[in-house]
Amino acid sequence: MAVFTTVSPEEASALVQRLQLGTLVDLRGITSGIENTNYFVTAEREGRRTEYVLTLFERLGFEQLPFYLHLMKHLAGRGIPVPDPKADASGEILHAVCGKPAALVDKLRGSHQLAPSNVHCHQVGAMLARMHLAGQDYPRVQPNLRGLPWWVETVPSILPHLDGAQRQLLEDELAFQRSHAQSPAYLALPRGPIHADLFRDNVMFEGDTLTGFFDFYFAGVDTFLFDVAVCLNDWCTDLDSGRLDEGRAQVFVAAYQSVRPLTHDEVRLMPALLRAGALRFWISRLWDFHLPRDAHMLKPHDPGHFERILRQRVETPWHPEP
Ligand SMILES: Nc1ncnc2c1ncn2[C@@H]1O[C@H](COP(=O)(O)OP(=O)(O)OP(=O)(O)O)[C@@H](O)[C@H]1O
Ligand SMILES: N[C@@H](CCO)C(=O)O
Repeated sequence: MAVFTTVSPEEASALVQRLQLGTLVDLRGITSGIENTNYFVTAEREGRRTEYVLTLFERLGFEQLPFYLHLMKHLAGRGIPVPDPKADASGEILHAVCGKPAALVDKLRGSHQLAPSNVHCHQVGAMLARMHLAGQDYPRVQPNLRGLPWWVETVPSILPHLDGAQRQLLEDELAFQRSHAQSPAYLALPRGPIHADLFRDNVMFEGDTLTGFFDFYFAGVDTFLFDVAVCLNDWCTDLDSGRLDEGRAQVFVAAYQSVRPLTHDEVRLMPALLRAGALRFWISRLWDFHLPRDAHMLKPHDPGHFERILRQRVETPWHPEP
């Protein structure tokens, strides 16, 4: 489960009061998720109950968090359905709970769509593009902290845990991505703040209607195409084989392009970015699996899933139809 740090009702209550949200009526640990401690918090003010999500950041520090929290506020202010971080009387949205950095945000309505069809992929694609456009005037800058430099730093600690074929694939792909990252076409790709982890479990739907994106704590400034690729590798991928579902992928990209058309080079570089998106999550899953923080509390995601996806993307390059 993902409650690394136990928050007492007294501590939660003090935060709710400091943020002038009324009085605490319920506090429930959330057992899913693998990065942070999360609680559902219910507060009552003037007879009305409102639900929030309290997150205690277990890996990220006070230096990195303002980028994510202010990005959420920026996007929420521009009508993108993302949780709005709550401020105290001085306007501060980054708090401290149990000595850890913490945020309290709106709880989004709805639930995850874990078996998405075209209708869901269409909405995520269009909203992703709206989010990219809305983020373009966001003034803060922080790189994607799970980008190429992190892959280069992390791979040596993972290699001893792999068999020969896996080692070969990981080393070859890292070499390919390092060289690709130097190419003029890659360096000229459109960039801005991206979510970078927009999987099925980070999006909410009510019925078939998208109600929001959350979990911005891997966001960073990177290529928009990387965000599209991360989504295609999850929303439009057959979970058993790792194959891209071309029908859903076309729908996703067409919906994205109805809001923000891809450039010629974005279409051309799609295969390399799909590989980059698969590599990123293969590395992080291997890292969580072989070098866990606390083995008793975590159920790491299966790294083999992204190994399969990476092999598929190398063998079968995919470009969207014009
Ligand atoms: N703003 C929100 N609104 C509604 N539900 C939320 C919200 N934030 C988190 N949740 C719920 O909490 C669960 C765990 O949150 P999350 O996925 O962010 O975990 P995490 O450990 O922080 O990140 P990761 O997804 O990287 O493991 C989600 O699956 C969702 O059910
Ligand atoms: N979305 C990630 C986990 C959290 O970042 C994965 O599926 O590996």
